[in-house]
Amino acid sequence: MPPVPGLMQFILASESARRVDLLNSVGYRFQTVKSGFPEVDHEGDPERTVRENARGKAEAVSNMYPSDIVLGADTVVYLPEERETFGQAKEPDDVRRMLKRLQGRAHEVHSGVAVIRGNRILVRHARTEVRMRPLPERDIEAYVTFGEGVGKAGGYAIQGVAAVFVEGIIGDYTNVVGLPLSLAARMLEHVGVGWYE
Ligand SMILES: Cc1cn([C@H]2C[C@H](O)[C@@H](COP(=O)(O)OP(=O)(O)OP(=O)(O)O)O2)c(=O)[nH]c1=O
Repeated sequence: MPPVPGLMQFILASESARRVDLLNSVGYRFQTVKSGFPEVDHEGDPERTVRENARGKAEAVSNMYPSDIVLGADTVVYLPEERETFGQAKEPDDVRRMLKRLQGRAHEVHSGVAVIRGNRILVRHARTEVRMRPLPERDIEAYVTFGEGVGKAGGYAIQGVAAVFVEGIIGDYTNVVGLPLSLAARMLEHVGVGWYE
């Protein structure tokens, strides 16, 4: 359903099923609008990357619906030793390549969140460390065939089958899935949107 003109609403500037599910799971009422924002990658600076992308997505939708409240988000996976950022896996080959790099070590997941209401723009960032167990070739191939990793940052979904690859995390789990809920809720509260309404 498109946003209704004349009535102030909360809009998620995303069609990501993960972000929709997370916000729904705690009771937010919102519409979704695809931003069409072309994502940037500042090599070696995941925080800057996700902040800028979250803001760009939110601004693009806010320009279409200036009287509504808009939230945008962006998630990347980062290997600090190599200063290497992994965006979404576009095809099975990306999933294979990314998992080979991530297995047997720890990496970081960074999400940016931007909230816009009129002239107010809030932009914040969350980081979670994820430790993946060593993965034999056959596990990686089985996961590639399973198909879940395409469309996910870093080529895996912690909320899916890839849970069996993750030994532990430090930080907010929902950040890894695509939207740090605790952070987003505090930001939304600042602009008058509550999860309980
Ligand atoms: C690491 C990880 C990422 N992801 C997902 C969340 C995000 O949807 C995706 C990262 O891509 P993004 O570019 O952040 O978002 P998107 O293109 O899916 O959606 P939009 O730009 O419309 O908001 O990876 C998981 O679902 N599970 C995981 O464990």
